[in-house]
Amino acid sequence: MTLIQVTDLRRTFEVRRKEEGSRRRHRVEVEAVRDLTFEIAAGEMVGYIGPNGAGKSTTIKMLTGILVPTSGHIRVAGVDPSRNRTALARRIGVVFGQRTSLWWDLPLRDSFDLLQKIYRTDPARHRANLAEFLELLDLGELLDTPVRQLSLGQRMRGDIAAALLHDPEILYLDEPTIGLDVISKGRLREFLRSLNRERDTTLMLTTHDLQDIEALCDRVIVIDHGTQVYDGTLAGLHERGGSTRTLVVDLVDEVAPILIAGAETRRVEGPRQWLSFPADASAAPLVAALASSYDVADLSIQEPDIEDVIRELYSRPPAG
Ligand SMILES: Nc1ncnc2c1ncn2[C@@H]1O[C@H](COP(=O)(O)OP(=O)(O)OP(=O)(O)O)[C@@H](O)[C@H]1O
Repeated sequence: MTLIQVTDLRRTFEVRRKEEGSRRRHRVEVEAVRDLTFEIAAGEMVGYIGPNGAGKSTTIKMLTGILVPTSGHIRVAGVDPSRNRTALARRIGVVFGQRTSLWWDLPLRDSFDLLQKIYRTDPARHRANLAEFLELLDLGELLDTPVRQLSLGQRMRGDIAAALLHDPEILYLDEPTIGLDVISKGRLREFLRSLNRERDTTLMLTTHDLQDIEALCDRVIVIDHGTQVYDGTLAGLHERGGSTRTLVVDLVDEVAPILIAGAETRRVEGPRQWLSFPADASAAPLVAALASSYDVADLSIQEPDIEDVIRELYSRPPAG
């Protein structure tokens, strides 16, 4: 069942820019989103990625009804978001990593109570959801803490619970793991996976962290300069872009550039060497081959970042 349907979506902004060599300003039209068409089915987990300024936030704002499209059509859960924002609000949850929707000076508990009143969630349903999310997100001990005293990770967990208390079918997440440590990121991803599995909640997620996508999304939509440039699996994106991961190897001694099958030595600095290998290949056989032929003191893997993957996508002719 299609839950989100976007057809020929376009949004422009008028901005005033300085003319070159003069102090005068003139109006120019920025096309933040153009000719965007996609569908998302109920229960999907979709990564919506692209470089800074690509049009991701503008799309999410139109999907949630905050912004009105310049042209094109949107249907979310059968509703036109900008015309029927209140009806839609009950069916979606939104989390912005950089902002909180909780009341800053109030204890977490009061924010949750207020949300029950705002959304008019059935009290029994609210209590059951709250008990479940407090447990799963480990928030029980923090209920009486004012939001401003929470750590970033705690606040994010609070925001996610807040976005879910009214049982939305769709959850939009904008950079949910930004600034979190590795353990908090892992826990959050596990929670989102279980939410999707247990409640069939549809997730649409914007992120600069490819590991979020790897852990959560079967499908990625890439947008750049307002248009969609890719829609498919993450593996397919890596393949199309030819992106690589990097094995950073610290050897016990300085030696000539490492030679092993399946990787290419790109850089040597004293005992440290950088080897690149295809992003969709496993690092395990490389690590085993290295350990059997070299004295390795330490190693780590660097993931490609989204900007690199997208840059690669452009530098190659489209497949098929
Ligand atoms: N209210 C606005 N007024 C004028 N221009 C805007 C407005 N909102 C967005 N834009 C412009 O539209 C384009 C897309 O911006 P948008 O915020 O949607 O990108 P984004 O992909 O979310 O970027 P980021 O990853 O940096 O958050 C940019 O050129 C931006 O400057």
